[in-house]
Amino acid sequence: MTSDEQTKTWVLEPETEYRFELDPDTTLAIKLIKGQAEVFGAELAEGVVYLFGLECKAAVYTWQGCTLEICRTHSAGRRPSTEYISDETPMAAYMNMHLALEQMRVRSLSLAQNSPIPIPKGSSGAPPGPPHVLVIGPENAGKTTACKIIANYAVRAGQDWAPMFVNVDPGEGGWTLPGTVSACPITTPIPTQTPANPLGSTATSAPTALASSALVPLVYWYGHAEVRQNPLLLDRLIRNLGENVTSRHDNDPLGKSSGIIVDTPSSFATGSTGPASEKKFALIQTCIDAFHINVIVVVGHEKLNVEMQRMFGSKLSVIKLPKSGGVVDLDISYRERVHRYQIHNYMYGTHISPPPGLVQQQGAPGSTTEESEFNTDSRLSPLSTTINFNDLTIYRIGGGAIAPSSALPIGAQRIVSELQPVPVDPAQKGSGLLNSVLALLAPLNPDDNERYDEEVLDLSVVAFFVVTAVDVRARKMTVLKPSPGSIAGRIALMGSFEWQDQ
Ligand SMILES: Nc1ncnc2c1ncn2[C@@H]1O[C@H](COP(=O)(O)OP(=O)(O)OP(=O)(O)O)[C@@H](O)[C@H]1O
Repeated sequence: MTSDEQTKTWVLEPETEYRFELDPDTTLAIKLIKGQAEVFGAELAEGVVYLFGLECKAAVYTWQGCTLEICRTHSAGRRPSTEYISDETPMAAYMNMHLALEQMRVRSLSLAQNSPIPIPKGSSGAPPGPPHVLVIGPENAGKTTACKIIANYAVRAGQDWAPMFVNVDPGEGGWTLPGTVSACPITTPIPTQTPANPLGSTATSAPTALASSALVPLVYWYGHAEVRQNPLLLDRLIRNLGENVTSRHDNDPLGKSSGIIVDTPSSFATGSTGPASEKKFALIQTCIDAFHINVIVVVGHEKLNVEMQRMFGSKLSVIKLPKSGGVVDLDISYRERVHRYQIHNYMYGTHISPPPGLVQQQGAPGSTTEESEFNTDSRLSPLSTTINFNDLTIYRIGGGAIAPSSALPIGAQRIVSELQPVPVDPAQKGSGLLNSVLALLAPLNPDDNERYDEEVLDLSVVAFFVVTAVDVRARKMTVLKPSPGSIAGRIALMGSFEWQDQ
Protein backbone atom coordinates (compact mmCIF):
# COMPACT_ATOMS: atom_id res chain seq x y z
CA MET A 1 0.00 0.00 0.00
CA THR A 2 1.40 3.36 -0.91
CA SER A 3 1.20 6.04 1.69
CA ASP A 4 1.48 9.77 1.89
CA GLU A 5 3.24 11.43 4.78
CA GLN A 6 3.42 14.96 6.12
CA THR A 7 5.29 16.39 9.08
CA LYS A 8 4.38 19.78 10.45
CA THR A 9 5.21 21.87 13.49
CA TRP A 10 2.30 23.47 15.32
CA VAL A 11 2.73 26.24 17.87
CA LEU A 12 -0.17 26.40 20.33
CA GLU A 13 -0.96 29.51 22.35
CA PRO A 14 -1.91 29.05 26.03
CA GLU A 15 -5.42 27.62 26.59
CA THR A 16 -5.89 26.39 23.05
CA GLU A 17 -6.14 22.90 21.60
CA TYR A 18 -5.10 21.06 18.46
CA ARG A 19 -8.05 18.88 17.37
CA PHE A 20 -7.86 15.98 14.98
CA GLU A 21 -10.25 13.44 13.48
CA LEU A 22 -8.49 10.53 11.81
CA ASP A 23 -9.89 8.65 8.83
CA PRO A 24 -9.47 4.89 8.53
CA ASP A 25 -5.89 3.86 7.64
CA THR A 26 -4.50 7.10 8.98
CA THR A 27 -1.85 7.25 11.67
CA LEU A 28 -0.93 10.37 13.57
CA ALA A 29 2.28 10.77 15.55
CA ILE A 30 2.60 13.66 17.99
CA LYS A 31 5.76 14.74 19.76
CA LEU A 32 5.81 17.52 22.33
CA ILE A 33 8.85 19.61 21.49
CA LYS A 34 8.44 22.32 24.10
CA GLY A 35 5.97 23.44 26.75
CA GLN A 36 3.10 21.60 28.42
CA ALA A 37 0.36 19.58 26.70
CA GLU A 38 -2.27 16.99 27.57
CA VAL A 39 -4.74 14.74 25.80
CA PHE A 40 -8.03 14.71 27.73
CA GLY A 41 -6.15 15.40 30.95
CA ALA A 42 -3.30 12.91 30.40
CA GLU A 43 -0.03 14.82 30.15
CA LEU A 44 2.38 14.28 27.26
CA ALA A 45 6.05 13.89 28.10
CA GLU A 46 8.50 16.04 26.18
CA GLY A 47 10.33 14.29 23.33
CA VAL A 48 8.17 11.14 23.42
CA VAL A 49 6.26 10.12 20.29
CA TYR A 50 2.56 9.34 20.84
CA LEU A 51 0.72 7.42 18.15
CA PHE A 52 -2.98 7.69 17.35
CA GLY A 53 -4.93 5.52 14.92
CA LEU A 54 -8.10 3.55 14.16
CA GLU A 55 -10.15 6.64 13.44
CA CYS A 56 -9.24 8.28 16.73
CA LYS A 57 -10.75 11.71 17.32
CA ALA A 58 -9.17 13.77 20.06
CA ALA A 59 -7.43 16.98 21.03
CA VAL A 60 -4.10 18.07 22.51
CA TYR A 61 -4.80 20.88 24.96
CA THR A 62 -2.25 23.22 26.50
CA TRP A 63 -2.67 25.44 29.55
CA GLN A 64 0.65 27.25 29.10
CA GLY A 65 1.37 26.96 25.37
CA CYS A 66 3.48 24.42 23.54
CA THR A 67 5.16 23.39 20.32
CA LEU A 68 4.11 20.07 18.77
CA GLU A 69 5.65 18.14 15.93
CA ILE A 70 2.95 16.22 14.14
CA CYS A 71 3.44 13.59 11.49
CA ARG A 72 0.48 12.14 9.64
CA THR A 73 0.47 9.18 7.23
CA HIS A 74 -2.54 8.07 5.27
CA SER A 75 -3.14 5.66 2.45
CA ALA A 76 -2.90 7.29 -0.94
CA GLY A 77 -6.23 8.28 -2.37
CA ARG A 78 -7.87 9.04 0.94
CA ARG A 79 -8.80 12.55 1.81
CA PRO A 80 -6.70 13.95 4.63
CA SER A 81 -8.18 13.78 8.10
CA THR A 82 -9.50 16.89 9.81
CA GLU A 83 -7.14 18.95 11.99
CA TYR A 84 -7.38 22.47 13.37
CA ILE A 85 -6.60 24.65 16.36
CA SER A 86 -9.36 26.02 18.55
CA ASP A 87 -9.12 28.69 21.22
CA GLU A 88 -12.67 28.08 22.45
CA THR A 89 -12.65 25.19 24.89
CA PRO A 90 -14.56 24.45 28.09
CA MET A 91 -11.36 23.41 29.91
CA ALA A 92 -11.57 26.22 32.48
CA ALA A 93 -15.01 24.92 33.55
CA TYR A 94 -13.62 21.35 33.72
CA MET A 95 -10.71 22.54 35.86
CA ASN A 96 -13.09 24.38 38.21
CA MET A 97 -15.11 21.25 38.61
CA HIS A 98 -11.98 19.22 39.29
CA LEU A 99 -10.99 21.69 42.03
CA ALA A 100 -14.41 21.38 43.66
CA LEU A 101 -14.19 17.56 43.57
CA GLU A 102 -10.64 17.74 44.93
CA GLN A 103 -11.89 19.64 47.97
CA MET A 104 -14.46 16.93 48.59
CA ARG A 105 -11.73 14.26 48.42
CA VAL A 106 -9.40 16.11 50.78
CA ARG A 107 -12.21 16.78 53.27
CA SER A 108 -13.40 13.18 53.12
CA LEU A 109 -9.92 11.73 53.67
CA SER A 110 -9.15 14.03 56.55
CA LEU A 111 -12.43 13.05 58.21
CA ALA A 112 -11.64 9.36 57.64
CA GLN A 113 -8.24 9.89 59.23
CA ASN A 114 -9.73 11.83 62.12
CA SER A 115 -7.84 14.99 61.28
CA PRO A 116 -10.55 17.39 60.20
CA ILE A 117 -9.24 20.29 58.18
CA PRO A 118 -10.81 23.73 58.16
CA ILE A 119 -13.27 23.87 55.26
CA PRO A 120 -12.01 26.41 52.71
CA LYS A 121 -14.13 29.47 52.06
CA GLY A 122 -16.72 29.01 49.36
CA SER A 123 -16.83 25.22 49.60
CA SER A 124 -19.61 25.08 52.16
CA GLY A 125 -22.10 24.23 49.40
CA ALA A 126 -20.25 21.07 48.40
CA PRO A 127 -22.09 17.89 49.38
CA PRO A 128 -20.57 15.86 52.20
CA GLY A 129 -18.54 12.71 51.55
CA PRO A 130 -16.19 11.85 48.72
CA PRO A 131 -17.30 12.85 45.21
CA HIS A 132 -19.59 10.23 43.68
CA VAL A 133 -20.15 11.79 40.29
CA LEU A 134 -22.71 10.74 37.69
CA VAL A 135 -22.04 12.19 34.24
CA ILE A 136 -25.09 12.36 31.98
CA GLY A 137 -26.04 14.09 28.75
CA PRO A 138 -27.31 13.56 25.21
CA GLU A 139 -25.54 11.63 22.46
CA ASN A 140 -22.12 12.97 21.46
CA ALA A 141 -22.03 15.48 24.29
CA GLY A 142 -18.51 14.52 25.36
CA LYS A 143 -19.55 12.58 28.48
CA THR A 144 -16.79 9.97 28.30
CA THR A 145 -14.25 12.68 27.56
CA ALA A 146 -15.44 14.71 30.57
CA CYS A 147 -15.12 11.59 32.79
CA LYS A 148 -11.60 10.96 31.52
CA ILE A 149 -10.53 14.55 32.09
CA ILE A 150 -11.77 14.67 35.69
CA ALA A 151 -10.33 11.20 36.45
CA ASN A 152 -6.98 12.16 34.93
CA TYR A 153 -6.82 15.44 36.84
CA ALA A 154 -7.52 13.55 40.08
CA VAL A 155 -4.72 11.06 39.38
CA ARG A 156 -2.34 13.87 38.51
CA ALA A 157 -3.07 15.75 41.75
CA GLY A 158 -0.17 13.94 43.44
CA GLN A 159 -2.26 12.73 46.39
CA ASP A 160 -2.24 9.04 45.37
CA TRP A 161 -5.94 9.23 44.59
CA ALA A 162 -7.39 6.20 42.80
CA PRO A 163 -10.86 7.30 41.62
CA MET A 164 -13.15 4.44 40.68
CA PHE A 165 -14.10 4.85 37.02
CA VAL A 166 -17.41 3.14 36.29
CA ASN A 167 -18.63 2.60 32.76
CA VAL A 168 -22.31 1.73 32.48
CA ASP A 169 -22.49 2.50 28.76
CA PRO A 170 -22.67 -0.92 27.08
CA GLY A 171 -22.19 0.70 23.67
CA GLU A 172 -18.78 1.95 24.59
CA GLY A 173 -16.46 -0.96 25.35
CA GLY A 174 -14.73 0.40 28.44
CA TRP A 175 -11.61 -1.67 29.14
CA THR A 176 -12.67 -4.84 27.34
CA LEU A 177 -15.53 -5.30 24.90
CA PRO A 178 -18.69 -3.49 23.95
CA GLY A 179 -21.69 -5.04 25.71
CA THR A 180 -20.07 -4.78 29.13
CA VAL A 181 -20.49 -2.64 32.21
CA SER A 182 -17.38 -2.32 34.31
CA ALA A 183 -15.51 -0.55 37.08
CA CYS A 184 -11.83 0.00 37.72
CA PRO A 185 -9.77 2.16 40.08
CA ILE A 186 -7.62 4.55 38.06
CA THR A 187 -4.08 5.02 39.35
CA THR A 188 -2.32 6.34 36.24
CA PRO A 189 -3.77 8.76 33.67
CA ILE A 190 -6.05 7.16 31.08
CA PRO A 191 -4.40 7.43 27.68
CA THR A 192 -6.29 8.20 24.47
CA GLN A 193 -4.77 6.58 21.41
CA THR A 194 -7.47 4.62 19.63
CA PRO A 195 -11.21 4.18 20.16
CA ALA A 196 -10.45 0.44 20.41
CA ASN A 197 -9.09 1.14 23.89
CA PRO A 198 -11.28 4.00 25.10
CA LEU A 199 -10.22 3.64 28.73
CA GLY A 200 -6.76 2.09 28.37
CA SER A 201 -5.63 -1.53 28.28
CA THR A 202 -6.39 -4.25 30.76
CA ALA A 203 -4.79 -7.27 32.30
CA THR A 204 -7.64 -9.35 30.85
CA SER A 205 -6.17 -8.99 27.41
CA ALA A 206 -2.62 -7.93 28.14
CA PRO A 207 0.28 -10.36 27.87
CA THR A 208 1.86 -11.48 31.14
CA ALA A 209 4.71 -9.02 30.71
CA LEU A 210 2.27 -6.13 30.74
CA ALA A 211 -0.19 -7.54 33.24
CA SER A 212 1.41 -5.98 36.29
CA SER A 213 0.94 -2.46 34.99
CA ALA A 214 -2.36 -3.13 33.27
CA LEU A 215 -5.72 -2.51 34.87
CA VAL A 216 -7.90 -5.24 36.35
CA PRO A 217 -11.46 -4.05 35.90
CA LEU A 218 -14.53 -5.70 37.35
CA VAL A 219 -16.65 -6.58 34.33
CA TYR A 220 -20.24 -7.76 33.86
CA TRP A 221 -21.61 -8.92 30.51
CA TYR A 222 -24.80 -7.24 29.41
CA GLY A 223 -24.31 -8.59 25.91
CA HIS A 224 -25.94 -5.84 23.84
CA ALA A 225 -24.95 -2.36 22.69
CA GLU A 226 -28.34 -0.76 23.27
CA VAL A 227 -29.90 -0.10 26.65
CA ARG A 228 -33.42 -0.77 25.33
CA GLN A 229 -32.49 -4.39 24.49
CA ASN A 230 -32.78 -5.43 28.14
CA PRO A 231 -33.03 -2.53 30.61
CA LEU A 232 -33.99 -4.86 33.47
CA LEU A 233 -30.75 -6.77 33.07
CA LEU A 234 -28.76 -3.55 32.87
CA ASP A 235 -30.47 -2.31 36.02
CA ARG A 236 -29.42 -5.49 37.84
CA LEU A 237 -25.82 -5.34 36.59
CA ILE A 238 -25.48 -1.69 37.64
CA ARG A 239 -26.67 -2.63 41.13
CA ASN A 240 -24.14 -5.49 41.20
CA LEU A 241 -21.35 -3.13 40.21
CA GLY A 242 -22.47 -0.67 42.88
CA GLU A 243 -22.38 -3.35 45.62
CA ASN A 244 -18.92 -4.45 44.55
CA VAL A 245 -17.54 -0.94 44.41
CA THR A 246 -18.99 -0.13 47.84
CA SER A 247 -17.55 -3.24 49.47
CA ARG A 248 -14.20 -2.63 47.80
CA HIS A 249 -14.12 0.85 49.31
CA ASP A 250 -15.00 -0.43 52.79
CA ASN A 251 -11.39 -1.32 53.58
CA ASP A 252 -9.70 1.32 51.48
CA PRO A 253 -10.01 4.85 52.94
CA LEU A 254 -7.83 6.43 50.24
CA GLY A 255 -9.74 4.72 47.42
CA LYS A 256 -13.02 5.65 49.09
CA SER A 257 -12.07 9.31 49.44
CA SER A 258 -10.92 9.37 45.81
CA GLY A 259 -14.55 8.94 44.85
CA ILE A 260 -16.43 7.44 41.93
CA ILE A 261 -16.95 8.73 38.39
CA VAL A 262 -19.80 7.10 36.45
CA ASP A 263 -19.99 7.43 32.66
CA THR A 264 -23.47 6.78 31.24
CA PRO A 265 -25.01 6.25 27.80
CA SER A 266 -27.11 9.04 26.31
CA SER A 267 -30.28 6.93 26.52
CA PHE A 268 -30.24 7.20 30.33
CA ALA A 269 -30.92 10.90 29.96
CA THR A 270 -33.02 11.07 26.83
CA GLY A 271 -35.07 7.90 26.45
CA SER A 272 -37.48 6.06 28.68
CA THR A 273 -35.34 3.01 29.13
CA GLY A 274 -36.29 2.17 32.68
CA PRO A 275 -37.08 -1.32 33.87
CA ALA A 276 -40.61 -2.64 34.47
CA SER A 277 -42.09 0.69 35.51
CA GLU A 278 -40.64 2.30 32.34
CA LYS A 279 -40.27 5.47 34.36
CA LYS A 280 -38.32 8.28 32.72
CA PHE A 281 -34.80 8.52 34.12
CA ALA A 282 -35.22 5.15 35.86
CA LEU A 283 -31.66 4.09 35.13
CA ILE A 284 -30.34 7.44 36.38
CA GLN A 285 -32.14 6.68 39.64
CA THR A 286 -30.60 3.19 39.60
CA CYS A 287 -27.11 4.72 39.32
CA ILE A 288 -27.83 7.24 42.06
CA ASP A 289 -28.87 4.43 44.41
CA ALA A 290 -26.16 1.96 43.39
CA PHE A 291 -23.21 4.36 43.62
CA HIS A 292 -24.57 6.73 46.30
CA ILE A 293 -24.25 9.61 43.87
CA ASN A 294 -23.91 13.08 45.40
CA VAL A 295 -22.98 15.07 42.27
CA ILE A 296 -24.76 14.92 38.91
CA VAL A 297 -22.88 16.50 36.03
CA VAL A 298 -25.01 17.36 33.00
CA VAL A 299 -22.90 17.84 29.89
CA GLY A 300 -24.23 20.17 27.21
CA HIS A 301 -28.00 20.07 27.78
CA GLU A 302 -29.79 23.00 29.35
CA LYS A 303 -33.23 21.37 29.65
CA LEU A 304 -31.86 18.17 31.14
CA ASN A 305 -29.96 20.24 33.67
CA VAL A 306 -33.19 21.96 34.71
CA GLU A 307 -35.01 18.61 34.91
CA MET A 308 -32.23 17.12 37.06
CA GLN A 309 -32.26 20.21 39.32
CA ARG A 310 -35.98 19.79 39.78
CA MET A 311 -35.87 16.06 40.44
CA PHE A 312 -32.68 15.73 42.48
CA GLY A 313 -31.50 19.27 43.28
CA SER A 314 -32.77 19.14 46.88
CA LYS A 315 -30.77 15.98 47.69
CA LEU A 316 -27.59 16.32 45.67
CA SER A 317 -25.53 18.78 43.65
CA VAL A 318 -26.42 19.19 39.99
CA ILE A 319 -23.67 20.84 37.94
CA LYS A 320 -23.87 21.90 34.32
CA LEU A 321 -20.80 21.51 32.10
CA PRO A 322 -20.58 23.04 28.62
CA LYS A 323 -20.15 20.77 25.61
CA SER A 324 -16.84 21.20 23.83
CA GLY A 325 -17.05 22.38 20.22
CA GLY A 326 -14.50 19.65 19.45
CA VAL A 327 -16.78 16.72 20.27
CA VAL A 328 -17.39 14.74 17.12
CA ASP A 329 -20.81 13.41 16.10
CA LEU A 330 -20.26 9.67 15.85
CA ASP A 331 -22.71 7.90 13.54
CA ILE A 332 -23.94 4.32 13.75
CA SER A 333 -21.53 2.94 11.16
CA TYR A 334 -18.57 4.50 13.01
CA ARG A 335 -19.80 3.00 16.27
CA GLU A 336 -20.12 -0.43 14.63
CA ARG A 337 -16.59 -0.18 13.20
CA VAL A 338 -15.31 0.76 16.66
CA HIS A 339 -17.02 -2.33 18.14
CA ARG A 340 -15.13 -4.46 15.60
CA TYR A 341 -11.85 -2.68 16.41
CA GLN A 342 -12.47 -3.34 20.11
CA ILE A 343 -13.08 -7.07 19.69
CA HIS A 344 -10.10 -7.38 17.33
CA ASN A 345 -8.01 -5.42 19.80
CA TYR A 346 -9.10 -7.69 22.67
CA MET A 347 -7.93 -10.72 20.71
CA TYR A 348 -4.84 -9.41 18.96
CA GLY A 349 -3.73 -6.44 21.05
CA THR A 350 -3.03 -2.98 19.74
CA HIS A 351 -0.50 -2.12 17.12
CA ILE A 352 -0.29 1.20 15.34
CA SER A 353 2.50 1.39 12.77
CA PRO A 354 4.59 4.50 13.33
CA PRO A 355 5.03 6.72 10.27
CA PRO A 356 8.28 5.67 8.51
CA GLY A 357 9.74 9.18 8.70
CA LEU A 358 9.45 9.16 12.45
CA VAL A 359 11.17 5.81 12.85
CA GLN A 360 14.17 7.16 10.94
CA GLN A 361 14.11 10.29 13.03
CA GLN A 362 13.92 8.33 16.28
CA GLY A 363 16.86 6.18 15.21
CA ALA A 364 18.97 9.24 14.62
CA PRO A 365 22.20 9.63 16.61
CA GLY A 366 21.59 10.84 20.11
CA SER A 367 18.02 9.58 20.36
CA THR A 368 16.90 6.73 22.57
CA THR A 369 15.90 3.38 21.06
CA GLU A 370 13.08 3.89 18.63
CA GLU A 371 10.60 1.19 19.71
CA SER A 372 10.67 2.19 23.39
CA GLU A 373 9.40 5.59 22.37
CA PHE A 374 6.28 4.18 20.74
CA ASN A 375 3.77 3.47 23.40
CA THR A 376 1.05 1.62 21.54
CA ASP A 377 2.50 -1.80 20.88
CA SER A 378 0.89 -4.68 22.78
CA ARG A 379 0.47 -7.46 20.24
CA LEU A 380 -1.26 -10.65 21.38
CA SER A 381 -1.58 -14.07 19.77
CA PRO A 382 -4.99 -15.57 20.47
CA LEU A 383 -5.44 -19.34 20.58
CA SER A 384 -7.86 -21.36 18.56
CA THR A 385 -9.05 -24.48 20.43
CA THR A 386 -11.66 -27.13 19.80
CA ILE A 387 -13.92 -28.13 22.68
CA ASN A 388 -16.78 -30.59 23.10
CA PHE A 389 -20.31 -29.27 23.36
CA ASN A 390 -20.49 -30.79 26.84
CA ASP A 391 -17.42 -28.90 28.05
CA LEU A 392 -19.32 -25.67 28.35
CA THR A 393 -22.71 -24.61 29.70
CA ILE A 394 -24.02 -21.71 27.66
CA TYR A 395 -26.89 -19.40 28.54
CA ARG A 396 -28.47 -16.36 27.05
CA ILE A 397 -30.40 -13.98 29.28
CA GLY A 398 -34.02 -13.49 28.41
CA GLY A 399 -33.88 -15.84 25.44
CA GLY A 400 -33.42 -14.54 21.92
CA ALA A 401 -33.95 -11.01 20.74
CA ILE A 402 -36.48 -9.62 23.12
CA ALA A 403 -38.69 -6.61 22.86
CA PRO A 404 -39.01 -4.42 25.95
CA SER A 405 -42.11 -5.04 28.09
CA SER A 406 -43.54 -1.71 26.89
CA ALA A 407 -43.54 -2.96 23.29
CA LEU A 408 -45.85 -5.87 24.07
CA PRO A 409 -49.59 -5.54 23.37
CA ILE A 410 -51.55 -4.26 26.36
CA GLY A 411 -52.26 -7.09 28.75
CA ALA A 412 -49.80 -9.47 27.04
CA GLN A 413 -47.44 -11.39 29.31
CA ARG A 414 -43.85 -12.04 28.40
CA ILE A 415 -43.28 -15.78 28.07
CA VAL A 416 -39.60 -15.70 28.91
CA SER A 417 -38.68 -13.19 31.61
CA GLU A 418 -36.07 -10.61 30.68
CA LEU A 419 -33.92 -11.92 33.51
CA GLN A 420 -34.32 -15.63 32.93
CA PRO A 421 -31.15 -17.52 31.99
CA VAL A 422 -32.11 -19.71 29.02
CA PRO A 423 -29.79 -22.63 28.15
CA VAL A 424 -28.37 -22.56 24.62
CA ASP A 425 -28.00 -25.94 22.93
CA PRO A 426 -25.10 -25.75 20.44
CA ALA A 427 -26.52 -28.81 18.62
CA GLN A 428 -29.76 -27.04 17.86
CA LYS A 429 -30.17 -25.43 14.46
CA GLY A 430 -30.37 -21.67 14.76
CA SER A 431 -28.57 -21.56 18.12
CA GLY A 432 -26.81 -18.49 16.74
CA LEU A 433 -23.54 -19.60 18.29
CA LEU A 434 -21.39 -19.36 15.16
CA ASN A 435 -19.35 -16.12 15.33
CA SER A 436 -21.00 -15.26 18.62
CA VAL A 437 -19.02 -13.40 21.29
CA LEU A 438 -19.31 -15.22 24.63
CA ALA A 439 -18.37 -14.13 28.13
CA LEU A 440 -16.72 -16.73 30.34
CA LEU A 441 -18.10 -16.27 33.83
CA ALA A 442 -16.48 -16.60 37.24
CA PRO A 443 -17.26 -19.98 38.86
CA LEU A 444 -20.58 -20.57 40.65
CA ASN A 445 -20.57 -20.48 44.43
CA PRO A 446 -18.96 -23.76 45.61
CA ASP A 447 -21.45 -23.91 48.48
CA ASP A 448 -24.65 -25.54 47.16
CA ASN A 449 -26.71 -23.84 49.88
CA GLU A 450 -25.70 -20.42 48.55
CA ARG A 451 -26.87 -21.18 45.01
CA TYR A 452 -29.96 -19.56 43.47
CA ASP A 453 -31.76 -19.71 40.14
CA GLU A 454 -30.51 -16.50 38.60
CA GLU A 455 -26.96 -16.77 39.95
CA VAL A 456 -25.42 -16.48 36.48
CA LEU A 457 -26.76 -12.93 36.26
CA ASP A 458 -24.58 -11.90 39.15
CA LEU A 459 -21.32 -13.54 38.12
CA SER A 460 -18.56 -11.30 36.80
CA VAL A 461 -16.65 -12.01 33.60
CA VAL A 462 -13.16 -13.54 33.61
CA ALA A 463 -12.56 -13.57 29.84
CA PHE A 464 -14.25 -13.43 26.45
CA PHE A 465 -14.05 -15.75 23.49
CA VAL A 466 -15.59 -16.10 20.04
CA VAL A 467 -17.08 -19.27 18.51
CA THR A 468 -15.39 -19.62 15.11
CA ALA A 469 -16.80 -23.02 14.04
CA VAL A 470 -19.59 -25.38 15.11
CA ASP A 471 -19.52 -29.06 14.09
CA VAL A 472 -22.91 -30.46 15.10
CA ARG A 473 -22.11 -34.01 13.92
CA ALA A 474 -18.94 -34.29 15.97
CA ARG A 475 -20.56 -32.25 18.79
CA LYS A 476 -17.57 -29.94 18.86
CA MET A 477 -16.94 -26.24 18.43
CA THR A 478 -13.85 -24.17 17.80
CA VAL A 479 -13.27 -21.05 19.85
CA LEU A 480 -10.80 -18.18 19.62
CA LYS A 481 -9.59 -16.76 22.92
CA PRO A 482 -6.75 -14.48 23.95
CA SER A 483 -5.47 -16.44 26.96
CA PRO A 484 -4.45 -20.11 27.28
CA GLY A 485 -6.58 -21.07 30.36
CA SER A 486 -9.02 -23.98 29.97
CA ILE A 487 -12.71 -23.21 29.64
CA ALA A 488 -13.90 -26.78 30.19
CA GLY A 489 -16.59 -27.15 32.85
CA ARG A 490 -17.30 -23.42 32.88
CA ILE A 491 -20.38 -21.28 32.24
CA ALA A 492 -20.53 -18.83 29.36
CA LEU A 493 -23.07 -16.14 28.49
CA MET A 494 -24.13 -15.26 25.00
CA GLY A 495 -25.31 -11.82 23.93
CA SER A 496 -26.11 -10.30 20.58
CA PHE A 497 -22.55 -9.49 19.48
CA GLU A 498 -21.01 -11.36 16.56
CA TRP A 499 -17.50 -11.04 15.24
CA GLN A 500 -15.58 -12.54 12.35
CA ASP A 501 -11.82 -12.49 12.15
CA GLN A 502 -10.94 -10.65 8.94
N1 LIG B 1 -12.15 18.58 22.21
C1 LIG B 1 -12.23 17.55 21.37
N2 LIG B 1 -11.57 17.55 20.19
C2 LIG B 1 -11.66 16.53 19.33
N3 LIG B 1 -12.39 15.41 19.56
C3 LIG B 1 -13.06 15.36 20.71
C4 LIG B 1 -13.02 16.40 21.67
N4 LIG B 1 -13.79 16.03 22.73
C5 LIG B 1 -14.29 14.81 22.43
N5 LIG B 1 -13.85 14.40 21.23
C6 LIG B 1 -14.18 13.14 20.55
O1 LIG B 1 -15.57 13.18 20.22
C7 LIG B 1 -16.11 11.86 20.28
C8 LIG B 1 -17.35 11.83 21.15
O2 LIG B 1 -16.98 12.16 22.48
P1 LIG B 1 -17.42 11.28 23.74
O3 LIG B 1 -17.25 9.83 23.46
O4 LIG B 1 -16.74 11.85 24.94
O5 LIG B 1 -18.96 11.65 23.77
P2 LIG B 1 -20.13 10.89 24.57
O6 LIG B 1 -21.12 11.91 24.95
O7 LIG B 1 -19.54 10.06 25.67
O8 LIG B 1 -20.67 9.95 23.42
P3 LIG B 1 -21.89 8.90 23.42
O9 LIG B 1 -22.88 9.47 22.45
O10 LIG B 1 -21.26 7.63 22.91
O11 LIG B 1 -22.43 8.74 24.81
C9 LIG B 1 -14.99 10.96 20.78
O12 LIG B 1 -14.38 10.35 19.67
C10 LIG B 1 -14.03 11.93 21.45
O13 LIG B 1 -12.71 11.43 21.47
